[in-house]
Amino acid sequence: MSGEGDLIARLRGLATHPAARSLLDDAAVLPAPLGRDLVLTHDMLVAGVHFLPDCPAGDVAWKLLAVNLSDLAAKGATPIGVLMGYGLTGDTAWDAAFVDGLARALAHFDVPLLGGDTVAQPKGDARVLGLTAIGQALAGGAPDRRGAKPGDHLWVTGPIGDAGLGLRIALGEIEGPRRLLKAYRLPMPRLAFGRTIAPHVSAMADVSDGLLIDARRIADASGLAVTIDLATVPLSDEARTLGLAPLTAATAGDDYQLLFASSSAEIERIAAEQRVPIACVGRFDQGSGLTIVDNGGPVALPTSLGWEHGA
Ligand SMILES: Nc1ncnc2c1ncn2[C@@H]1O[C@H](COP(=O)(O)OP(=O)(O)OP(=O)(O)O)[C@@H](O)[C@H]1O
Ligand SMILES: Cc1ncc(C[n+]2csc(CCOP(=O)(O)O)c2C)c(N)n1
Ligand SMILES: [Mg+2]
Ligand SMILES: [Mg+2]
Ligand SMILES: [Mg+2]
Repeated sequence: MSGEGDLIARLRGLATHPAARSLLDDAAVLPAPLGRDLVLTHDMLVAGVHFLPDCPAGDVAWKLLAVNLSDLAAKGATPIGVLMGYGLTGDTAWDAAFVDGLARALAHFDVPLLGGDTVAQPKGDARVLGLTAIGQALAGGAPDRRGAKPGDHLWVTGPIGDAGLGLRIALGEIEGPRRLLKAYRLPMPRLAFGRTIAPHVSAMADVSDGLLIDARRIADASGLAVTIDLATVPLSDEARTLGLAPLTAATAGDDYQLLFASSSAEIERIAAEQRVPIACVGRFDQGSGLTIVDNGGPVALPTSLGWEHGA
């Protein structure tokens, strides 16, 4: 395998959905879901920014799909197809391993590859990948980041902070259990939980950049203030053993957990039924901005609330 044609030939083996037209046409053609909103999202991964250059290609493929499906999960949507943007660097073994990993990831989430684009990258450039995910919302529509109401609780699925530790393990900065490295490399989008709670939330987002920054985005979008108690941030046992500070966990990002505002009693019932760990980490009130406390006591805001590209 070397050039664009070879890569597309390999991808053709994955793109068996009729809408993909065997990757022989200019575009994919998909029947619109009857009476349901479409949910569309696009996230990119860049070597050295989102994953380390020594990350197995198959894991990068998983992450590319998973981070996009996580945005669909946050909208309570069911994936119906994806389009991929692929940068060729000339490393054909990497490309082959990526396609194998992508095949496994697509099969796992039962989502069809519908199309995409393949380009050569200039020699020496960091690898860049993109993926568009298309989903189908529930009949009641998709939750918005703008819908939180005063008095709503802020909930998050857990754990938070494992991926940040996984990155430090991948960088060789610390030693730790393989599960943490996997949390960083192989995030698991909470599709089933997102779908079930969507009718019971007033606002929802996934945690990609960090619990604090993503919570503040919900508050800003809703025109409200949010207060988060660091003592309630759900840390894994492994993270506690490694002495992870809640503030570090809440600003690390890469969690791909769901963060939502709700006043419904259904939330805890659904979480227990699906065995999804959730924690009530704060609440929304009239006003603006983010306040953090620790066991109710005041805490100064850190200079960075999470990941912001180019900041
Ligand atoms: N280059 C762009 N062109 C058009 N819209 C964009 C662009 N970049 C971001 N957006 C839009 O801005 C909004 C916020 O994007 P953002 O990437 O922060 O959300 P996200 O994908 O949930 O987070 P993350 O990228 O950290 O996973 C989304 O509506 C997104 O579609
Ligand atoms: C090698 C390496 N260094 C740092 C990080 C941390 N990081 C990068 S982008 C991002 C936010 C999510 O991305 P986006 O906002 O683009 O969706 C985070 C938390 C990483 N994952 N890998
Ligand atoms: Mg994005
Ligand atoms: Mg998101
Ligand atoms: Mg981001």
